[in-house]
Amino acid sequence: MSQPTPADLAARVRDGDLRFHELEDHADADAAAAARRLLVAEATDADLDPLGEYAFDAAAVHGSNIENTLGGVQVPVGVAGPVTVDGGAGTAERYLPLATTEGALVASINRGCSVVEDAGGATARVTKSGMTRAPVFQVAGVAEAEALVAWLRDNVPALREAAESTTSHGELLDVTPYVVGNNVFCRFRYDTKDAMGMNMATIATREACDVIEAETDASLVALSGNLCSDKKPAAINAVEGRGRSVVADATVPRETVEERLHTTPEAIAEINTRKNLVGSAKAGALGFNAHVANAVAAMFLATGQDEAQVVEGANAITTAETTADGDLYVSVSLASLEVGTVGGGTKLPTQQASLEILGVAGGGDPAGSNADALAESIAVCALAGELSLLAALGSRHLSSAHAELGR
Ligand SMILES: CC(C)(COP(=O)([O-])OP(=O)([O-])OC[C@H]1O[C@@H](n2cnc3c(N)ncnc32)[C@H](O)[C@@H]1OP(=O)([O-])[O-])[C@@H](O)C(=O)NCCC(=O)NCCSC(=O)C[C@@](C)(O)CC(=O)[O-]
Ligand SMILES: NC(=O)C1=CN([C@@H]2O[C@H](COP(=O)(O)OP(=O)(O)OC[C@H]3O[C@@H](n4cnc5c(N)ncnc54)[C@H](OP(=O)(O)O)[C@@H]3O)[C@@H](O)[C@H]2O)C=CC1
Repeated sequence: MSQPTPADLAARVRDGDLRFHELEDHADADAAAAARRLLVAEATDADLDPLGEYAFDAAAVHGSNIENTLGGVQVPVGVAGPVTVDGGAGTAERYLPLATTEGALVASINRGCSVVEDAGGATARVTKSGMTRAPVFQVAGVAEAEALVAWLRDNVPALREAAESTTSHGELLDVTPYVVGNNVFCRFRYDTKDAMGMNMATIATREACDVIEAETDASLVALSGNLCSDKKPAAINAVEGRGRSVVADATVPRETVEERLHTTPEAIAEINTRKNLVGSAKAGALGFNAHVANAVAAMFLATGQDEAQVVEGANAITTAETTADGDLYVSVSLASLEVGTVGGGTKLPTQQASLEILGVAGGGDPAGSNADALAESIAVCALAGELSLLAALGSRHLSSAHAELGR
């Protein structure tokens, strides 16, 4: 049987014969997307032809990455580096792929990378790892809440057995209860290996919740109770971590700071204190940094991460100080970087290509090492960005750089 054309499909939607979101059941995915573009263009007068230029397989993304596919958005990708990352997941010279439309950003991170490279590279380590999901249960009152907390303490093996029955990779690390009146939040934390793990943790926690409801008087109100805390600014992630907590640092010789960054270690340290620490404190910020979100967002987009989790990824503190030898020590600590090299958007071809640039596509050996290496690369990218922007503020080049490269 011949495939219906996009025009046929669009006509059948107009006639009420087909539903807009079920076109893939009646035609191939590219034709379905083209039919939607016709219908939306008709309704809005927008020119949707550019959305029809995409490099992924529409059938592969339908139902696992997107619904009501219209097409694709293109974001330019640049590259910074190479920069040597001495990481817990291995030492390598890495090029950093960055998807952005902010002029001067790649130039800045590239400058930071070249300065860090001149200084011998950066060190990075994942210091804590675990994806969380925190369902909220209702109990009768405080006495029952305390009983549930005690039950949880004694029954982690049963919860682990239930949760891990849903995954061959995920491991339940711990369950931390928080009581608020007659609400008990159980923060489940998993080692999700190379997956960012939010689907994995959610599916596993659902299974564990059945055990809690069967064995106690608690009643599940919501599988996510917001103490997880996913895609919202939250102090719990800054303190306890979520995904990977990762730290990167470098020591840059004074001459390099002066010659390549046109400023001094003292000026960078002072700007960091007054801007990133004092300014952020006064602003009531969670992130005590200059623009870690820039590095995180650009690498997230390039490598197929969940872009909404830039919220947690920007939860970072930058430090800068002059060493006893008069050089510059600079560090960035990202408390909650949620990344994966399998699952989600990582399987799309352009995103795969970026993961391949970094040498971390797919599952690692051992499992989890590729996601660790990705986290360490993003942390070094953020370090390079912080160093370059702090320097630009020190040399008073921020506005001229953006006037030249950013408009
Ligand atoms: C623009 C620079 C780098 C010039 O900096 P420069 O030192 O005058 O440049 P240069 O021509 O001497 O080159 C130095 C190095 O920079 C790199 N570089 C230089 N140009 C390019 C380029 N076109 N493409 C790629 N790489 C470039 C490259 O590594 C080069 O080394 P080389 O390879 O020549 O040996 C500098 O002025 C700079 O970094 N400015 C800061 C810009 C910045 O960081 N913007 C971040 C975004 S701002 C924002 O979004 C957040 C904000 C600011 O609101 C947050 C806050 O409140 O703080
Ligand atoms: N459900 C939710 O509430 C939320 C979902 N998301 C979305 O979740 C998706 C990410 O979830 P995530 O669980 O990471 O991905 P997926 O749901 O895509 O699952 C990835 C699967 O890959 C398998 N796998 C194969 N090799 C490995 C390996 N080396 N390490 C780990 N797992 C491996 C695992 O299977 P197995 O488990 O069988 O071992 C794992 O469950 C994104 O699309 C994101 O946007 C985001 C926020 C909330």
